Amino acid sequence: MNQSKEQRILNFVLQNAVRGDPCSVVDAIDKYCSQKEWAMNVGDEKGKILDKTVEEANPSVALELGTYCGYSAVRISRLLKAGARLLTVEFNPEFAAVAKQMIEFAGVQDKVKLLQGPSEEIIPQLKKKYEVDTLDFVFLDHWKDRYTPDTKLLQECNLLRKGSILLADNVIFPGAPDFLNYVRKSPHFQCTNYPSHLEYMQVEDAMEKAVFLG
Ligand SMILES: Cn1cnc(CNC(=O)c2cc(-c3ccc(F)cc3)cc(O)c2O)c1
Ligand SMILES: [Mg+2]
Repeated sequence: MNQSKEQRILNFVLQNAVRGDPCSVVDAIDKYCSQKEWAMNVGDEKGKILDKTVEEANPSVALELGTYCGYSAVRISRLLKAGARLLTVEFNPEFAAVAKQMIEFAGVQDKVKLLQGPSEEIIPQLKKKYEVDTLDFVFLDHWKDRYTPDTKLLQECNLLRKGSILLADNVIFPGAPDFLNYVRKSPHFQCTNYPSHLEYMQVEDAMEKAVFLG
């Protein structure tokens, strides 16, 4: 049974990165996906915007929607303070299996909890089943048509507090027009756009930061 692209990415990391070194894992994925096979990791250019936003948020509890191979889970968790944690949600079981190994190889498994399932099912469980009070930071990088319903769900479940920071990938390409509309029109969010490029390509993309105002 031949390997998936995601398994090839993982194998490249296992062969070329340093176990327990998150930066070497991030660099190896970027090297493979820019030189060998494109993949939908947030990448290094948008990854630097992600880094800055995580540092600004300095979260105790962070949520990621859309784990994929674990690139941004490793990227985010390497910046977390002692005792802080990242919950990351992936719908696709094959992707989740690769991400689990990626996270363990990077040595960040104690900071990251990988939840496999649909975001609309997992979000309402965060308080009771995963002992979340409120979320300090949320990275949206899953199905683009889920950004808006899941943002509304986070609000309905009282998972956001004054100052919670949402950061959304791909608001230009593939695009999340309804999400941009929703957060920019809402009196509950203060929005900032960060122009960038699609990972490993020269195609225009952007990230949107939306700070919850309460
Ligand atoms: C299958 N699946 C599991 N999770 C997801 C959610 N992510 C995306 O859909 C996604 C897609 C693209 C992209 C795809 C095709 C193309 F031509 C250009 C860009 C880029 C991204 O950064 C993404 O996050 C999709
Ligand atoms: Mg993306």
